[in-house]
Amino acid sequence: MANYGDYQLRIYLDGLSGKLPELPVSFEDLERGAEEVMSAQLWSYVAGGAGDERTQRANVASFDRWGLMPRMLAGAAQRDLTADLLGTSLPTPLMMAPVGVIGLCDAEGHGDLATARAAAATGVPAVVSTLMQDPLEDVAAALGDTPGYFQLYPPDDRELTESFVRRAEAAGYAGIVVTLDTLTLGWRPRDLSLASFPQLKGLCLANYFTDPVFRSHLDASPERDPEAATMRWATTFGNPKLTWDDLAWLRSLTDLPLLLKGICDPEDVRRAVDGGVDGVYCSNHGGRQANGGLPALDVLPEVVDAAGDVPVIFDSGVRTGADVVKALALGATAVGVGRPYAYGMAVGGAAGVEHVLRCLLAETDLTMAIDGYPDVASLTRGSLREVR
Ligand SMILES: Cc1cc2nc3c(=O)[nH]c(=O)nc-3n(C[C@H](O)[C@H](O)[C@H](O)COP(=O)(O)O)c2cc1C
Ligand SMILES: O=C(O)C(=O)c1ccccc1
Repeated sequence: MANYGDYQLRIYLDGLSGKLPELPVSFEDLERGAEEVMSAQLWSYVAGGAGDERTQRANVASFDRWGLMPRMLAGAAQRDLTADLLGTSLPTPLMMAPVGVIGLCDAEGHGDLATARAAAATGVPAVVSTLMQDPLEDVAAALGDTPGYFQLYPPDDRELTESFVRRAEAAGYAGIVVTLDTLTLGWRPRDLSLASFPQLKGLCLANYFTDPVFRSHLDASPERDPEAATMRWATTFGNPKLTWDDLAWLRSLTDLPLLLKGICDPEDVRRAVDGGVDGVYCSNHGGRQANGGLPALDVLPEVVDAAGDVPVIFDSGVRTGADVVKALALGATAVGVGRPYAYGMAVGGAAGVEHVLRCLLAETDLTMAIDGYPDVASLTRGSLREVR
């Protein structure tokens, strides 16, 4: 069994020969380091959120309202962090959430491949975005034995949606995650102030530009006329007319596990489960879509209750290993991070992502060791108290 906490010892032992960590250890240092190296436009896009970013801040702050009850002498000398997600055994419950511009966060512009390499090195699965700099087939190949899940933005074109699903199946992804909270783009003042939106510059559109169905709608190939191809993307990306009536069709597209991302309302969980989904992904998109909403962590218990036996992935606001532990105690089967690994990519490419994941896992493991929780199952709502 891997001891994720050993990353701590490695850092201290390196210190004995005068070697300090080359990459930031705390989230604050990581964020600062990323801002220094990213362009103003990319920083605004990744760090920013919707409106005055209240929901984004509330996502992070909501973790402060819960405290873990420490249990002494509980026999947690060895921790088992394994988690089961839809029949796949994961080494830990940590996941990388889909980040549509991760391709650009890496200095060479191949951050999707670098993410897959970090996943392969750590065993931490990646949910990979529809918006990639490299095609989904190449990214799948770089994942090695680590499972990848394909995040689907269903375009306003059923044939193209089906083509994406077929390609994801053929490439070997372990499931399809359909994101529902971005059928319309949110109001993002930071990006608006810079009048900058990466995809409109033709970036991160590799999955569209390589798709036979997408290409068949173009007068000229994306290689010959990238602007026209980009404008075609802009007209098919949004899909605000999608409703629950379309779930049966989405379900019929694949035998792979199907998950819906952006679910916060327990009523929606019931619709999803009735519609035959295999998993629910509770998230408010890191506060990037609708401002003024509830912190995602606050709705997690209701989502978990409504989901019953159906697994719940959670993200939005996770910054530390202690946050991972709290989300697990509130019932998440797996816990995703978004911005933290995007910043890791900016400061150190694949090695930077690996470092961020190893720090998160070490802190998760050590928190469980110190507070007496030997495995994920031992973390329950009863492990938490509300901070007064
Ligand atoms: C720069 C950026 C791009 C994102 N792109 C996508 C995407 O393409 N698809 C998607 O489902 N979610 C996307 N998300 C949302 C993340 O999957 C995740 O829900 C969110 O980042 C979690 O919040 P956190 O950043 O506080 O960890 C994106 C998030 C960021 C920060
Ligand atoms: O920026 C995002 O969060 C995102 O997921 C996205 C991707 C493409 C178009 C609009 C939003």
